[in-house]
Amino acid sequence: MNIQADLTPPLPEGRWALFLDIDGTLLEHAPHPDAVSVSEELRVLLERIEQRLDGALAFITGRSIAAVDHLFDPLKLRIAGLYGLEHRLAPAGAIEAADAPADMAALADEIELELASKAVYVERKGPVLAIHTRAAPQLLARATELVEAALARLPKGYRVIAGNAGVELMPLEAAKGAAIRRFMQLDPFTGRRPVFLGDDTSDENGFDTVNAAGGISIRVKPQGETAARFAIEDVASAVAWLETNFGGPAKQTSRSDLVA
Ligand SMILES: O=P(O)(O)OC[C@H]1O[C@H](O[C@H]2O[C@H](CO)[C@@H](O)[C@H](O)[C@H]2O)[C@H](O)[C@@H](O)[C@@H]1O
Repeated sequence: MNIQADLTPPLPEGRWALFLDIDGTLLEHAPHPDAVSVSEELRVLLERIEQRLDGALAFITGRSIAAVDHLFDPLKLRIAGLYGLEHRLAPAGAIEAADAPADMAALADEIELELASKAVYVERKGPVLAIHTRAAPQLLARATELVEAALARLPKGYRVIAGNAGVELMPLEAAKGAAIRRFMQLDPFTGRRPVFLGDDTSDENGFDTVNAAGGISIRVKPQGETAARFAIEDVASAVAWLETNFGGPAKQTSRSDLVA
């Protein structure tokens, strides 16, 4: 683990660009992807942060943009969805979807049939497939075997990434780091210092990107190796940290918010 818990990030004096993962970072994990909800407080906080940063705030998530809009309704932010396969570069802008390298619908049906368990949720996200085994952890190994075997039937460049209590199958170009780089080339992000909060394996290349850009990488609830330079112990502390540094009157970050 590469955590510099003794180094307090120099917030909030700089001109920051803020990138936020959603599940496990802003929202506690729930038994099912549709079982999460967004509080009015969180919505209002994000709105305020968006204004304070002159718009330099984006969600970087594995969920589809449609799913996130539904969840945060009526709030619409800049966003990279499906790990960067989709973008909305302005809050009221159109959604840009990358060409789908493969349609996983048939594969999803087969895997669902093979696992034959109502406790497993197969989330169909177009070119990305997530197998959720939170309610059936004994099936995670089998689900992983099945998606790994499926690689041979997919276009070159598909890969398997460990999810939180599950596993996901996605094309190589689905990468949070690339999504962050894309935003950083655009107004109002350009020239700012990136900060990225995430909690998962799929967030690691976002941390690498932000580190390379001289930014601040923060892993929520780290449980092992991470490229993130800082850590925050849980979702509630992450939201409180955002509130302190970006959401209200400027305050100094407390060292106790950051844990190794
Ligand atoms: O990149 P993120 O915003 O963190 O999204 C990652 C995945 O999050 C969702 O799944 C996870 O959260 C669910 C709700 O807590 C939980 O039930 C599931 O076990 C987690 O893996 C979402 O459903 C996926 O599509 C995202 O890729």
